[in-house]
Amino acid sequence: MDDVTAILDPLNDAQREAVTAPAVPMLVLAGAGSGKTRVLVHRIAWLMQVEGVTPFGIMAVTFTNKAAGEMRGRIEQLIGGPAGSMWVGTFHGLAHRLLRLHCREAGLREGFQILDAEDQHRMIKRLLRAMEMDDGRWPPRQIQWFINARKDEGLRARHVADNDDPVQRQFIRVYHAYEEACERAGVVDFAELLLRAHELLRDNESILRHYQQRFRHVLVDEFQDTNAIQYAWIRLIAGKDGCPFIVGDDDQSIYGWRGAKVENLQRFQNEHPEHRVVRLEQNYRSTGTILRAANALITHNNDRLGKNLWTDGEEGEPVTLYAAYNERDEAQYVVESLRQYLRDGGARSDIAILYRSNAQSRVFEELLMAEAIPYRVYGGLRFFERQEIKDALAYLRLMANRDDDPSFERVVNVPTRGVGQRTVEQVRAQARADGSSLWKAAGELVNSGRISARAGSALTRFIDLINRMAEDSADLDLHEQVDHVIQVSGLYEHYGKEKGEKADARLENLDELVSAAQAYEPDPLEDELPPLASFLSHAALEAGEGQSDAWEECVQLMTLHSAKGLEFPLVFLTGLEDGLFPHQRSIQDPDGIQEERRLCYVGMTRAMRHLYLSYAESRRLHGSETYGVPSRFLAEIPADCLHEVRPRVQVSRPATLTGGGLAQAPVDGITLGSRVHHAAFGEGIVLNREGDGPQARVQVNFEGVGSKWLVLAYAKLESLS
Ligand SMILES: Nc1ncnc2c1ncn2[C@@H]1O[C@H](COP(=O)(O)OP(=O)(O)OP(=O)(O)O)[C@@H](O)[C@H]1O
Ligand SMILES: [Mg+2]
Repeated sequence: MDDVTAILDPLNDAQREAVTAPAVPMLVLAGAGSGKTRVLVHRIAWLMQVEGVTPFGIMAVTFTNKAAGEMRGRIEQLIGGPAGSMWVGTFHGLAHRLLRLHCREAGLREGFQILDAEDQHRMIKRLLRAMEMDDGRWPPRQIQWFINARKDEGLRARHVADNDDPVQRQFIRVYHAYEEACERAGVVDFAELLLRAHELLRDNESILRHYQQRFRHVLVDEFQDTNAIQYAWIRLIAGKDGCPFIVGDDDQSIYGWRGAKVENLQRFQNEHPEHRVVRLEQNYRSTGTILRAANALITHNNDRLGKNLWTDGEEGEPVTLYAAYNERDEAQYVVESLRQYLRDGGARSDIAILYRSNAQSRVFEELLMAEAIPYRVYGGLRFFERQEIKDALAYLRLMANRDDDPSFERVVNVPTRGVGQRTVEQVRAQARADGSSLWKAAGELVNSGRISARAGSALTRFIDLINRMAEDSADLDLHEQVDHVIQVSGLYEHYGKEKGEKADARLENLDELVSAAQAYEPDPLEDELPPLASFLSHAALEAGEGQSDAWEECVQLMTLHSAKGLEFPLVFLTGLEDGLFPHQRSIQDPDGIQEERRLCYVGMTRAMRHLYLSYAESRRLHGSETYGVPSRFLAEIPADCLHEVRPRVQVSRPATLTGGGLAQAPVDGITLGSRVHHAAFGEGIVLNREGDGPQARVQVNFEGVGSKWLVLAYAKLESLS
């Protein structure tokens, strides 16, 4: 019974109860860090080793590909062998697999490609142009949001009730046109993956029966963030007598803005009257102080299912609160503190810097780069979403499926080859007239001789290029194929012509794409797909998650949303200012504030040993400067959990200093908080300024040598801000 010991020993009583439960619908409802994900993994091992379920009969759904990878790894460790044919993945990943396996029944062509958010946006813009709708009046983003939200609710254009609202009517009209365009191009957006997989199961009795019989065990992590279509999907696969094993935490529901329905937790209980609930109350992740701070914060929300979370771990140190002068000072403080942690022997991968919105990462990145501390931006700098990568992928996609209109549009004139806007417009018109793809329309136009000779030959060159590349690379290995396309398409040369660091980075990225292709191992369950098609799907599905190699040795930067489910010994939760966090959009709306508070709770509970909170009195973001008020959430954390660190030098806000030295300051660009360079001392931040004219003195905190007073006239400071 060794196996059983290995599975049950590392669990507490409540966890054991859940892991060994008989086959009834199960809900594990518990707070952060209480071992929900651990229970799910051990439950799978239990099913296999004790109940004799084969991996073939198990489906586990998690929130990110990274989490899915980790889960598979942990299961294999526990059972001491490969998890083989088990389906472990994200909703999107699993839906995609279903559609690949049954593309005919799903009404898709074999080589269908995935449309990411940016492609989708471009496509909607093009449709608006074709429909002669002004995109100032009909913002494409809003329409995109409308379409995705309907799909998340399970509604196609024809299902959306026509109503009297003229705006809605137009949106619905675009939705119709968009569906047709996707159909024609053989592309599927993210929301469509789920919707179509749901329809596939719903409308194909035999397929549904097959999967219901196969997956007697469906397990879902982070259930509080499922949306309507995901819920329906689970319900279908689990069937009437299935016993889904669901884990979640209502306090961590943070995707309401994307259609997630925390009510699904309640609904699950109502729809499975015979269900059992297990609550886990012991937190194993965080110190007593961190937990107390997070618990206090979340009690400010209403309508909670209610949980009591405790730890018998140590109290730990207080949560540090740093009031930064501005965003640079904040970043500097964070980097200094993490350097101290590293000097004390900590590992880089222990550290996470969390923020509310992606744009905040830049300042941290700059400082980390300057200090040569390796870091990774998770979910922000999406590798597969970068311009040059998407260009290369568009060539590859077009080679795999000539009807892929978004890819055609993207690269028909990149690099420039004399296919002007007018020509593209003619191709579009032809495609509209024939109801065909752009590729076919281009061929048609060239043959018909209805375009100018110059445009005709430019188009012909493009068509020949794609055909030739497809032919020449047909027998190459995947990475050689990718390399071939990057070179022959002219992309490499094209980006090489750009100047400076950016160009270098783009070329590096293109090289990296070749490496990614070389390292790519197709999912063993999808090996019937040609390697290129499989790689392209992988690229589209992974895009949201950034690069994962060399992950281990890096400081990790990510938004609060992507930190869900993860844990780190040292966490910096930054940018705690009203308007930034809670986000401006939510401030007027009580539900919005509650969701932001849950997000803050998620952030705080990522920390195992050390938690730093920070805000900046002034912040330059998106190109404008704002003066922030400390986030209201800070006041909700008991003072005795906090250790407040004031800025190193007390400074008043520049707004109050007009008339003093600062009024003239912009002349030399040296203002409080700005970043400067000194020939001998290196870079630093201006903390103070006295006087004006030749006598003006400034106090600068240099990264290397600390704080110094300098006479401006002699110091020859160079402003870097
Ligand atoms: N019984 C236990 N004994 C020791 N450590 C445990 C136990 N249960 C869980 N842990 C550890 O506690 C930490 C949190 O566990 P886990 O990530 O499974 O929690 P969770 O409830 O899924 O958290 P979240 O809500 O953030 O997703 C992990 O490091 C895990 O290994
Ligand atoms: Mg978890």
